[in-house]
Amino acid sequence: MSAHLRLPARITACLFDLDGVLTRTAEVHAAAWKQTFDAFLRRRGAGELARPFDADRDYGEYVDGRPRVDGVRAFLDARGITLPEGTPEDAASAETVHGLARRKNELVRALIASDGVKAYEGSVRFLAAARDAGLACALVTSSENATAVVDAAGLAHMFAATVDSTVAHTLGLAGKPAPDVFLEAARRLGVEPADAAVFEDALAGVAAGRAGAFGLVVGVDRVGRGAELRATGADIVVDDLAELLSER
Ligand SMILES: O=P(O)(O)OC[C@H]1O[C@@H](O)[C@H](O)[C@@H](O)[C@@H]1O
Repeated sequence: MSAHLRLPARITACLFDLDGVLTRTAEVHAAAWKQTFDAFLRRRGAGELARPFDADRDYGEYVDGRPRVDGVRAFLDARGITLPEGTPEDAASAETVHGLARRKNELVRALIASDGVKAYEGSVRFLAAARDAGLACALVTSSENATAVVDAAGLAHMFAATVDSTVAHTLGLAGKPAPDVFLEAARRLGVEPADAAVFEDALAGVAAGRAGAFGLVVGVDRVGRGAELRATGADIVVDDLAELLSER
């Protein structure tokens, strides 16, 4: 029995975010951000100054979906903290934007190495059905660890194009919530944005899909953020991509 895709007829391409949409790695990122920011905040003071990073609200609002250093800046800004930028060569112990970003990345890599990566079964089925139906599929992620994550999840062969943070840096593309990375993926697939569907669990990613005028923006709600995903511009919200499949 093949699966039928419940998508508008004009959609010929699917642009997938990675962490939280295809793989169970949003929670890995959230845990690494929390460990990094909480240690940093404790070093700076007590009381309100050291209020811990909220792995649900702060993660969703400031860091989820954005390139790593953009996430550091957005969260610090929300707490009224300014740090020197530093450089990408900074040590993980440096009290700079890049130092915090490096610390967080070391934690993410350690967690991925120790725990591995699991894909969402419904997402894997949807991806396979989309490819079987002849839709072009691309991976569009703010992560620099995307190659390692899709390899570990066994999904690397599924995509006709990949636009990750490394590609974005090379091309000088703005990160999500700007639409640039999704537009580049559509260009690489040879489709118009109006003919492509964006699949995103992050508010910044949904905003990027809306800003790019894509044909469909699907919010993927893993943590009870459906109303916010809708308010940010998702056309529809699903708990799992398998909801967009019907057997025939
Ligand atoms: O630190 P990385 O692997 O380059 O990823 C950057 C960001 O990538 C996004 O996909 C995640 O939602 C964020 O949590 C993460 O911080």
